[in-house]
Amino acid sequence: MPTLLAYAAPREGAVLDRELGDLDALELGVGKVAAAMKLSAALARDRPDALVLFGVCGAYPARHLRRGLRALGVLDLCVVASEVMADEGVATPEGFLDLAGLGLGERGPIHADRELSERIAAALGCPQAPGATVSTGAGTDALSEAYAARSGAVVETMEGGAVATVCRRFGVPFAQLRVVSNRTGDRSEGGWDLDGALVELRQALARLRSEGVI
Ligand SMILES: O=C(O)c1cccc(C(=O)CC[C@H]2O[C@@H](n3cnc4c(=O)[nH]cnc43)[C@H](O)[C@@H]2O)c1
Repeated sequence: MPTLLAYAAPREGAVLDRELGDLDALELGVGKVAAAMKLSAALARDRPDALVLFGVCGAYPARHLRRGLRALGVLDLCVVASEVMADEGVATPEGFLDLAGLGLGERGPIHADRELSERIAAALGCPQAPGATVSTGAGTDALSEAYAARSGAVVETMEGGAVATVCRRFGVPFAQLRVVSNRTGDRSEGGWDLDGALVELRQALARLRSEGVI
């Protein structure tokens, strides 16, 4: 089976219109549980050569990033090179304890397939960036600052780490293409442009298709 495309929300999948030809994709649902369940069931049936997750994401603003990282702006494209589970753990008065630190599970980073990620980034001329996966999106400055600091991520999604984990378990090479739809932090400052991000996403997929990457 060739490369399988996947997305979380129906609006992301809607970019695959007729002009993109016979590209087919799997709708996973929003969030880690929905995405992991749907993808596990699909990979138990069919084993694609690779899986490319595409969609929109939030970008941590520059003021929240770890030193040395470059912030992305709204409508920027990126390939997410690795994922950290940024809010799985326990909040304590002394700070956040992640699952790995508690000896209860994995935090990441979970790395995407390097070769596939490089091919996508080269075809689109876009950067690769570290990602954080969360169940509660960072819609306040306090949460955005905390997630960015503890994860070292540049972008935030609600499915990436779950999809990367499932692909690793099934031995399926995984890459993730995202377009920034908003900055994280206080929502009035987020510059949300979901429609514009979906236009960029469609153009990127068309380019990957025309260059034979997907
Ligand atoms: O919040 C809204 O008003 C809203 C309206 C329509 C659609 C959406 C989404 O689809 C956002 C969630 C979706 O996209 C990814 N995403 C986008 N921005 C972020 C973010 O800042 N933090 C985490 N995830 C984000 C996410 O993977 C979801 O699948 C929102």
